[in-house]
This record gives sequence, structure tokens and C-alpha cells, in this order.
Amino acid sequence: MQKDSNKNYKSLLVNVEQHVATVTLNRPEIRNAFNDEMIAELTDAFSTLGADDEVRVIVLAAAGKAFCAGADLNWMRAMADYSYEENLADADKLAQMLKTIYECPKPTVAAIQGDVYAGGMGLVAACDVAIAVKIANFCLSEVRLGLAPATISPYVIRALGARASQRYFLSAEVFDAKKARQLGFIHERVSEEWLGDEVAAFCNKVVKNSPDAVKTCKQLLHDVAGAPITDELIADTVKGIADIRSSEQGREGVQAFLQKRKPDWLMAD
Ligand SMILES: C/C(=C\C(=O)SCCNC(=O)CCNC(=O)[C@H](O)C(C)(C)COP(=O)(O)OP(=O)(O)OC[C@H]1O[C@@H](n2cnc3c(N)ncnc32)[C@H](O)[C@@H]1OP(=O)(O)O)CC(=O)O
Repeated sequence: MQKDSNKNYKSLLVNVEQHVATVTLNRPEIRNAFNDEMIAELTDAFSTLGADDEVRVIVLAAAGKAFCAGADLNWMRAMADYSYEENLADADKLAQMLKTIYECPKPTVAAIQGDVYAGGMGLVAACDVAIAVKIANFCLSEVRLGLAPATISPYVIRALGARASQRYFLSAEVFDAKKARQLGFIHERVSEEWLGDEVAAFCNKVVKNSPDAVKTCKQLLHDVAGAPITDELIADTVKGIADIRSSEQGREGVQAFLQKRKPDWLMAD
């Protein structure tokens, strides 16, 4: 059975077929960077599909050239000028979106057709399984922009490992899909023409299994794999991004990206 579950989403496409839901990020012109609207829609889509008995697995895919360029920097720049309380409340919505994806009771698969930068790394890390094309590049680029991988950190550090995270959080080095596979950040690396088949093959295996047993496995994997993602931890990460994006260097880094120039960190202080 095929079902079009798009509701009135503006930044997403949602489709359900044979128990597999596909949520497609659909702002290809800015490389699927997410703003407040996309954050609200992703939160709603994963909550709704997570509660839908017909859905047994959810694929997070993306339209166009890149998988996701992280937070929309026009939105980040705008938030820096809001009151601190509004800035915190807004950052909390980003944190809650990631938590909703991570805690979704259905297995989630990131189908990565292109580059994954900054907040996009959080989306991939919040999913259970990640399959990427060979040409995809990965980068925790935030520090280049005077920002920090804050709300995404609980998920990325779990998926990438503490040691590799130290290297890539601090350097913002770009790494390729081969390295991402070696580090365990992605599970499989395939040619572009095989991405759909590889993702479908994985989903078909999940769909044949007992939905209740799969749900229990997912809960166990979270419980056993690491310290719980508590409200206190989330609040720390929310404060982390709210503080840094309204700082002088955060404003300068984002402004420099949007103006297509190099940031001047010293002038910002
Ligand atoms: C979640 C938290 C923080 C963040 O996520 S901060 C976001 C940081 N993001 C980045 O550093 C990525 C910036 N983008 C890129 O480096 C590149 O776009 C790319 C992803 C490597 C893809 O390169 P490509 O050459 O394919 O595309 P262009 O660079 O030409 O971009 C096309 C078009 O899109 C605009 N754009 C790209 N990314 C963003 C963005 N994040 N926000 C807004 N706009 C973006 C780009 O400016 C181009 O626009 P034109 O008008 O066409 O020039 C914090 C936490 O963890 O809490």
C-alpha cells in the first residue's frame, strides 16, 4: 500500500510504501540546511510516523546534491539578535528535533546521497543506520564559523566515538565516506546507483522482523550503548549553541559565510 503523508509540509516530502516511510529533506537550493520551519516539520514527521502502526522503518533521505548543510545560517544569524530567552527556546526546538529522531520507536536509516556538514552530522548520528554514497564528504564545520557542534554533540559523539570526535570537532577537517566507514560513523559505502537498492534491502530485512521485538531491540541498544541523554544534558547543549551563536565570534563567522568571505576573529573581539 502506498500513502502520501505530506500533510502541509513545505520543506519535506513524506511517502509510505510497504511499511517503509521515507522522509526527504527538500530544500536542495541551500543544500537542505534546516531552519525553524524544517525543524518543526521533521519533529512532527518523526513523531507521527513513529506512532503509525503501519510504518515499520523510516528512511531519512535528501533531495539534490548534498544530504544536509546543517543549520540554515540565515536563521542562525537572525536568532543571534533575538532575546536570550527566545534564543534558548529556539535552540531547544533543534535539540528536541534530534531527540525525537533518536528516540523514534521505529528503526531509522539515513540514506546519504551527498555531503553531510555540521547539523547534518547530527541528523545522521541520530538515525540508527547510515548508508552513504562513496562521493559523500563529512565535516563538523561549526568551529570555522565561530559556532560549536552543541545540540548535535550527544548523538555525534556516540556515533563517531570520543577519540575521532576530538579530532573532527576541533579541526573541522573534511573526511570522506571511506574514513566515515572506517570510523563506524556510517555502516555502508556504496556507488551512487546502488544507494536506493542498499537502503531498500536493509529496510526489507527490518520489515520482515517482529515489530515488537525490533522496538525492544532499539530500546536496549540505547539503554546499553551509553549514558542516557538526560534533560540536563540537552539543556547544556542548548545553552552551548544559544551562547555561541550570539557571541561576537559567532556573529562574525556566520556573517562571513553569508558574505562569502573569510572571518576575522580578531576584529570580532
Ligand atoms: C546545528 C548547529 C550548527 C550548524 O549546523 S551551523 C551550519 C554550518 N554549515 C556549514 O558549515 C555548511 C556550509 N555549506 C557548505 O560548506 C557547502 O554548501 C556544502 C555543504 C559543502 C555544499 O557545497 P556545494 O558546493 O554543493 O554548495 P554551495 O556551497 O555552492 O551552496 C549552495 C547554496 O547554498 C547555500 N548554503 C549552503 N549551506 C548553507 C547553510 N548552512 N545555510 C544557509 N545557506 C547555505 C550557499 O550559500 C549557496 O547559496 P548561493 O546563494 O547559491 O551562493 C549547532 C548545534 O549543534 O547546536
